[in-house]
Amino acid sequence: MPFISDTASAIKSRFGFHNRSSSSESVSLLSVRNTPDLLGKSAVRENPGHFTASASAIRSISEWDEDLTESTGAAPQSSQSFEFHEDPSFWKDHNVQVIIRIRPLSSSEISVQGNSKCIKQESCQTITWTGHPESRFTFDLVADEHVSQENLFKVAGLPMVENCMGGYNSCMFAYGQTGSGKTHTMLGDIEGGTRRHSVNCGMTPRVFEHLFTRIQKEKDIRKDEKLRFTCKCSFLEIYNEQILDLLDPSSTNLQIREDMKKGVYVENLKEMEVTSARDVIQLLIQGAANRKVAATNMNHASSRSHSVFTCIIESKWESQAVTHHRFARLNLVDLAGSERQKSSGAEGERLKEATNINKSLSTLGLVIMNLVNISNGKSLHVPYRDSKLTFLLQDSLGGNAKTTIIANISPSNCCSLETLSTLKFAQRAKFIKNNAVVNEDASGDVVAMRLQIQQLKKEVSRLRGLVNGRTENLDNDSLASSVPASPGPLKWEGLHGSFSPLASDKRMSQKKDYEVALVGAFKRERENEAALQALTAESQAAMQLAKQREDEIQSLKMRLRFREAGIKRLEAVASGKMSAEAHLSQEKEEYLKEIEVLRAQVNRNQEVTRFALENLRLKEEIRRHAYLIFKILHFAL
Ligand SMILES: Nc1ncnc2c1ncn2[C@@H]1O[C@H](COP(=O)(O)OP(=O)(O)OP(=O)(O)O)[C@@H](O)[C@H]1O
Repeated sequence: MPFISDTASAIKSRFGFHNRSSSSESVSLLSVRNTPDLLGKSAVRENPGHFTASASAIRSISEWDEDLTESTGAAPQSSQSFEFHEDPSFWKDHNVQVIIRIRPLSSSEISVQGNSKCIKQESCQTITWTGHPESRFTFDLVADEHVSQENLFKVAGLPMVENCMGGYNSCMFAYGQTGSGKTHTMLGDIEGGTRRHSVNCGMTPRVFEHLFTRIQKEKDIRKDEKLRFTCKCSFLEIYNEQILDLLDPSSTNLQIREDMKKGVYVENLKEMEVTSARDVIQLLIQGAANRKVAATNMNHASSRSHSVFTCIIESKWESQAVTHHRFARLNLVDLAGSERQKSSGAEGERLKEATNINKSLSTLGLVIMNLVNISNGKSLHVPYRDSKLTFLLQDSLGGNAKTTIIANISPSNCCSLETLSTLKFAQRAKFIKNNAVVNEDASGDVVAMRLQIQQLKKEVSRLRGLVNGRTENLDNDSLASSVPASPGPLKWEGLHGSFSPLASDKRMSQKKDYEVALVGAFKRERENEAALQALTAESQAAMQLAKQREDEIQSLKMRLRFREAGIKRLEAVASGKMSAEAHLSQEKEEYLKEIEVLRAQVNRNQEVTRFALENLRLKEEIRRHAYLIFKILHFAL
């Protein structure tokens, strides 16, 4: 894939790295070992790290094991492996999934603490922290160090793509101490481009490869509905509490805004339309090269920022003269690693970064804690706005999204306390209650709905006529045209067929039997069809009403946030941090926005409810009339 190697070498040369190989064997080794550069971590390559040889980012597990034997002379600690596969019905009843991923011991951990571990896995869902006091944790899934990138994708990534295709906002974020494997999980080795090229290619590239395959399949199957898709991606980082566009390095301090339609979004963030996994990988490479990375005591190539890769997937299709519009926001988040400042030995700029990272992670912890308390019936304020990270991810935390949290841990005794703290965080996160709804809008085309209602009215009056005493004039054609979807070419000679008194009794009774069977079959088919139509209409109306309720909730939430922001401003005015004029002008702006939100809601509600209900009523009437007709026909025989 020339574009990838071009970009790769561009990034490498930007950071001044060149392969110094002479033999063909070392060529392949070095080119592999340069891979972490693409994660934007190459700037610290020359710094000594705890992971021997910078290639650790791209090693397969067997390579890790070989390395352990090399560096310690000991055989790698054998550990029992547990099955790791998905529960296909999981997302039907859940909106939050928490997975623990244990990475292999690193050679530096082995050199400090040997093979001793602070955790013991008990099953594919339980893990015990073996410190004092021993604590047992249960999660949706625990992935041990043998779980490959491919396997993790199949279990966590595939269903997420399906959720997006179904119109659910979805979010996956990797949490864990610095060096625990978050970037490896979310991004991994992307030089190969897609999983076909590298076993260590991470979640994000695999997700997009699958997404575009699914989109193509869906388009092929639903050609008649003129199904179209658009996917737009953006890539940002939150560094020292400032939002920077990774696809536009000249951007500074971008602001988060809220909107009734878009939800929470970042103003002026570059959005790129993508049509293939290759496009996405190119953006990932471009963005990862701009990410802030530095050497710390814990990780020689530590991400110093939170990164959020977002894709808005929109689809449109037509069915029964109504245009349907579905969308889903997919957020893939690689958090900066939490670290204990004592063990990180950070100073200066690194210390400032660490303080900001820890502050936003502790706000994340507090948001989760309050959400858990709320789900236990307590009434609490959720401090989403206290950090850029939680403000941006508020839909994924307690809002309209299906969220997967991958908590990465190191098994080594050296990281015992950090591992315990991650396990505790993950356990709390399990109690978050999200309210994910399908983002679909079929009511936008009011004209088409009106047309459909007119047609339905005609149908109703024709059926009314048939029921009110005109059944004796029924002929094949009128039956075929009046009952929706009658099997046209089938000739039926039931009611008015000529029966010769001279025909044999046997033939007469046979014919009669066929007629009865045929009418019975007709009747059953029509009944099923009518029942199906009524159910479809009911579910459409229910979906519309649910969407309406969801919109109302969103607008209430937004108004609540406007109020919270107002209170904060008033506090700032009271403490002299803000002038009364500035407060009033912002207040006016927020009121105008609120009026806009309310106006949109009022307009939408009235029309949608009226049309949805009328549609439902008419369809029900058709069903009743169709049923009556067949009852009459049945008795006529
Ligand atoms: N499951 C795994 N298998 C093999 N190697 C791994 C695994 N997880 C992590 N590693 C390796 O461990 C090192 C640290 O991982 P990574 O950079 O992903 O950590 P991180 O959590 O993103 O750290 P930070 O928060 O400091 O950025 C990398 O060299 C990575 O390749």
